[in-house]
Amino acid sequence: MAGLPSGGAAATGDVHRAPVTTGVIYGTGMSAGRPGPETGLREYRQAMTTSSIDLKQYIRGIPDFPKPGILFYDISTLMRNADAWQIAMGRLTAAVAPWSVDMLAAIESRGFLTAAPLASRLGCGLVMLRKPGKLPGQTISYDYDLEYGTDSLHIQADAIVPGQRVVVMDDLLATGGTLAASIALLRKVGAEVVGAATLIELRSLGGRDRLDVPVKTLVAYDD
Ligand SMILES: O=P(O)(O)OC[C@H]1O[C@H](OP(=O)(O)OP(=O)(O)O)[C@H](O)[C@@H]1O
Ligand SMILES: Nc1ncnc2[nH]cnc12
Repeated sequence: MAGLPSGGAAATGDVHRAPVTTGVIYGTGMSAGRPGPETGLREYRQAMTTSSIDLKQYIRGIPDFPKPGILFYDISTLMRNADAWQIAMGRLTAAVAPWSVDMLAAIESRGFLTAAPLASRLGCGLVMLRKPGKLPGQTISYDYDLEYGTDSLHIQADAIVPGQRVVVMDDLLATGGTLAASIALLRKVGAEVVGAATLIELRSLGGRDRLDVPVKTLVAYDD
């Protein structure tokens, strides 16, 4: 399928979507109701992606997880709300679409959640960047330093056709170490990395300064 404009989605995927019962968005900025006889699906999608709602209200901050002193930004609460998640994916699609992407690269594990719906909306391919021992067949790896110790990301050796335009995706940009390693790995297999995109950015950690590609994020926290 050809690339869809911002927020577009394959009709079959939406038509069979389970009805939303949480309804948090209604009365908080959404102007359209459920798709039905009086609101067409196209208008509904349009309203969802142009909505001015603040996605922060759906992201939960959990103190001291996974260790003391860390404020964990939990996207589970955003994903649980079908409308809020739809809006988030619509906005991310609009941000990434201008890069004319051949392939999205999804970072394990929460990056899978943002990249898969986007690849479907953009009509582009999807490849996984995984922790060691997860991908079958020949893989290429890249080792990188963590605060304590090292980690490694792998990609299937034949995942990228050299020169393909690739955008790397995750849920959150913190120090930028994971995205920097992902970009290095993608270049190792011949990708032209044209950008990186995440839902959340923790600005105070300066992660985007470590990256030598354009970065788009939807929601930023300064603390
Ligand atoms: O910018 P950085 O400092 O590198 O941090 C961001 C990374 O940390 C989190 O992943 P985590 O390692 O918690 O794995 P998960 O996605 O499997 O939960 C997050 O999903 C990013 O991948
Ligand atoms: N504060 C944070 N919340 C959620 N995921 C993270 N990954 C790295 N830092 C994080």
